[in-house]
Amino acid sequence: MTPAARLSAAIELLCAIESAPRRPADAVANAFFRDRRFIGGGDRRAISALTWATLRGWRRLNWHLRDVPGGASPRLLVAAAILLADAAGDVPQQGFSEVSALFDGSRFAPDPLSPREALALQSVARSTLDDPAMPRAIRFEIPEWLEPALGAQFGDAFETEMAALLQPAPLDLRVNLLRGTRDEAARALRREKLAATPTPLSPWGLRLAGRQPITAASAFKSGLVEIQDEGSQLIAAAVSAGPDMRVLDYCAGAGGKTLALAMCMDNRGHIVACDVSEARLEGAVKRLRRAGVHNAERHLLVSGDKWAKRRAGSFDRVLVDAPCSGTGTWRRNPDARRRFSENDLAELRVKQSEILDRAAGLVRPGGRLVYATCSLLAAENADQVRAFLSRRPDYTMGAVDGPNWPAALDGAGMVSLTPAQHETDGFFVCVLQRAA
Ligand SMILES: C[S@@+](CC[C@H](N)C(=O)[O-])C[C@H]1O[C@@H](n2cnc3c(N)ncnc32)[C@H](O)[C@@H]1O
Repeated sequence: MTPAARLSAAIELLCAIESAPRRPADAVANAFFRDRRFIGGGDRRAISALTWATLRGWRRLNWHLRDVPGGASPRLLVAAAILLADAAGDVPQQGFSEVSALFDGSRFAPDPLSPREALALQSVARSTLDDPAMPRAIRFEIPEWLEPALGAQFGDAFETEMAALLQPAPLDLRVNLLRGTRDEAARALRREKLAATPTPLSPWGLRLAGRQPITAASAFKSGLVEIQDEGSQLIAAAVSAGPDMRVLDYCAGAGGKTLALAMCMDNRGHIVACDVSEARLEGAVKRLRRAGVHNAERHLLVSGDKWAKRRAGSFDRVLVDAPCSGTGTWRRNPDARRRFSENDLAELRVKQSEILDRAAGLVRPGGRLVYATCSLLAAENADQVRAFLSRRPDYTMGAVDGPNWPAALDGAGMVSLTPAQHETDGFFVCVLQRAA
């Protein structure tokens, strides 16, 4: 595709994302590319990078274009994202004359800029994406209502933490030790010209430089590596699941952590992967097969189900990877910043405490309940844990440890991982120990 055709496709994709405001942008993008199989891998990555740069700078780009009558259109926003591209990002920055030349109206190119659009972009081209006159919530792309809570929580570290959350995330892989070692996986990737380096904290992690086509690699197809952020790998390590244990992954989704737990258990013992979403649990089937996991069964949780009652107090480890705001993954899902409301947070908090209470009954005396989120918000993390401990005197806070937990990380109580401090997505994890 020509650069103009890529630009045109990015504008089209942004329009599709905007017309489905409740749908995650990556789901819209997957459908968009599925319908356009003629778009090759390199073009697809360039189109996605441009669209994601626009989503990542959304509030700032709109701030720069605030005087455009009727508000900034997707084509202006995408053009502004190129003009103001960050040198460290994956979109090459271009000047006004280069960008306006792409809008030439030829076949597959966007229509020419109107005089008004050209004027707006010319003034943007003289700026930088961040501007000292921007209000803090715009500068850091966070909802206004959430800024006070985040400000109070992070204090002096607020700007560093929020700035790190604006950067594109690396692509991390977890090596599946059921299929081979980390060295073998790195070598297999290198043979396919994919450069990966060990992650600093997870013993199974490999980090890919830039955007590389991992799902086409044979190391991925054969189940030797799985895509998983290093922080998410550490949540699985915090469960300290061992061979021959009975382990429950209570909010298993499509099995990201189930796979890592099965590996920690050397494919022995028994894991039950539960969820309330049939579609998500179904998504685990292919992944479990690819990874060679055969100690896991899936169970769909439905209301009135006697399943949990029959298994009360029977699991050595129960992981609650709770449904949450996903604020810790805003590097990957910048569109989620706009969708997240106060009402969503209130509903999530109720759901999290209900899930914790249900899951707590499934842990055997002396066993462990591990509570985790990919949220940065105390309301979903420390506050939930404290409230739980006050409801359940048979539980105490344990240390986050285990054979795969990195010695470099203090696991003394509640552990928070952040992009600024750990170069992972934002995660929270806490071990709750049930009295014997
Ligand atoms: C953070 S996601 C889990 C991600 C998954 N553990 C992984 O590593 O890929 C949270 C999951 O909780 C599930 N969930 C929501 N409400 C639930 C409930 N009441 N009981 C169990 N799971 C629930 C959601 O369907 C979602 O799949």
